[in-house]
Amino acid sequence: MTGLHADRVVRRLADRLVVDDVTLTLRPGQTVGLLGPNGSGKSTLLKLLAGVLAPTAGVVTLDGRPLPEVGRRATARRIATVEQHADTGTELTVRDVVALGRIPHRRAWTPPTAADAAAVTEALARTGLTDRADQSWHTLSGGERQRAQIARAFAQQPRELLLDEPTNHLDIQHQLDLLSLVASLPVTTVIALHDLNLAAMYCDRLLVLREGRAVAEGTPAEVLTPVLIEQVYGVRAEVTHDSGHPAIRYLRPAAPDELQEGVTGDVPTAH
Ligand SMILES: Nc1ncnc2c1ncn2[C@@H]1O[C@H](COP(=O)(O)OP(=O)(O)OP(=O)(O)O)[C@@H](O)[C@H]1O
Repeated sequence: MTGLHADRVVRRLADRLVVDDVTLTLRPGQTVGLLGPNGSGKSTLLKLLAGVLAPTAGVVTLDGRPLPEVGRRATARRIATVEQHADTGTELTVRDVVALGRIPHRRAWTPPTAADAAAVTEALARTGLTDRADQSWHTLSGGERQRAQIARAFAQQPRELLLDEPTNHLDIQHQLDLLSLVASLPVTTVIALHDLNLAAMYCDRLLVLREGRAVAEGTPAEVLTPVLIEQVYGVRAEVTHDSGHPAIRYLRPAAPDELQEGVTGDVPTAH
């Protein structure tokens, strides 16, 4: 089997199954959204897919071979990750941070090649950071840091890209730009998202986790139903399909006094 595949993976942490028997097959070039409430296991599943964490049971394979057999360096040439709170401790420029993405491709103790430089230049351009290349990382805004981490991942020229809530900190224009860019890349992408509307707009398929278990998998139209949203998030919503993909409108929960009125049957009337 080509590409990245998780087969019945389990991750146990302190007597809890944080990821519980999840299977995920990624078709080349697809963008797969990982959804689920806080603590449902999205980040942990991404770490299992990246080989950063080892599954307690089950296996993650790359082109049919288990990740430990593939090896760290070969895995790093294929799979790029962008974490939720990526940071860098030293005094680096934006270009330096993006160039970190080239490390898996470089031979030890050799200077960067023309191909390394070209990949960094292209990654900066695609993420709109060319003008910031020589700025110190520490002086960037939260959203610019996020884009710089994404540029680092692009510079890695991966075939698989794993992103953990990459739109955090971004203004709406940059959220849309980033997801358009990710969806247009010829790479297989798994992206943990909280925004169901953005997931519906940009993902080919969705996997929904609840308490570590996969509770739904399919196209956005198949997965994002009012029933699923209520079951998984405890939120009532209306879903329309006028724009070619599901559009979700959340319904306000009843305020405590409205609930009280509901209980007593004392429904207010319009005058
Ligand atoms: N090292 C750890 N030790 C114990 N529990 C952990 C550890 N790491 C994660 N967990 C727990 O595992 C569960 C899943 O965490 P995870 O970060 O994968 O969820 P998530 O779906 O990405 O959440 P969020 O949307 O809030 O980012 C959480 O309840 C978390 O507290």
